[in-house]
Amino acid sequence: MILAQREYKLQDVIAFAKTDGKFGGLSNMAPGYNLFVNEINIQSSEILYQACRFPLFPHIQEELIRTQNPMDSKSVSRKYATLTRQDWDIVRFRIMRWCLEVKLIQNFPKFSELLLSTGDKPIVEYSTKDSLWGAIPQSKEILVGVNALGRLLMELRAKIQTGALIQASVIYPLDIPAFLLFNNKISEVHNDDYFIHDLDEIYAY
Ligand SMILES: Nc1nc(O)c(N)c(N[C@@H]2O[C@H](COP(=O)(O)O)[C@@H](O)[C@H]2O)n1
Repeated sequence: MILAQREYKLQDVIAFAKTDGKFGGLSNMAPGYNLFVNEINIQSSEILYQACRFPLFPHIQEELIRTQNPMDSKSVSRKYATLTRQDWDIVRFRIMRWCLEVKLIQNFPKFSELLLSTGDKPIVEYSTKDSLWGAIPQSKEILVGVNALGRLLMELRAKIQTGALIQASVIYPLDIPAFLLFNNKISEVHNDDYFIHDLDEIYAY
């Protein structure tokens, strides 16, 4: 991803800041978009993304997933920040794209409808402090930031619009070192995957 800042006119964009409201589901923090990866139930794309920071530390992944709360998972991540995978800055945008694709195919009717309802407008995560994943106000009318999340969401929207990603899709694991969940390689994700194991079961295997 190109990390160039962009400027957006607030009146021309679909901006989301919180998980409520018409476009709140675009946030990684939004409830109601459960994910299933390696048969593990993960409460939100934010928690999945944070779990991917710590592939060599299953106990951290467990703590993250057990929070069942994206903001709490960010606090857990901060606590263990020094254990973040060393190539995180290189791989994290690919990982976020993958998380969003998983969110889409496993919540296709709701999430695709939401994405398509944004039309062709720029999608922007409105933030007061994060100009990497979102864009921050420079004045009452102008937002400035890399808006990486908004750009990935627009990319996803385009894949739906062109039919490149449809409900029956499979999302393949990323070809990066140590793409692991609980010491297992992350496998293909399907739209009809479903929760089998709770966290107390996983260590029994
Ligand atoms: N609500 C909220 N608080 C923050 O402090 C944030 N940085 C964000 N942005 C979202 O956080 C995710 C990125 O996390 P990292 O900063 O890479 O750990 C991503 O989902 C952003 O949309 N939101």
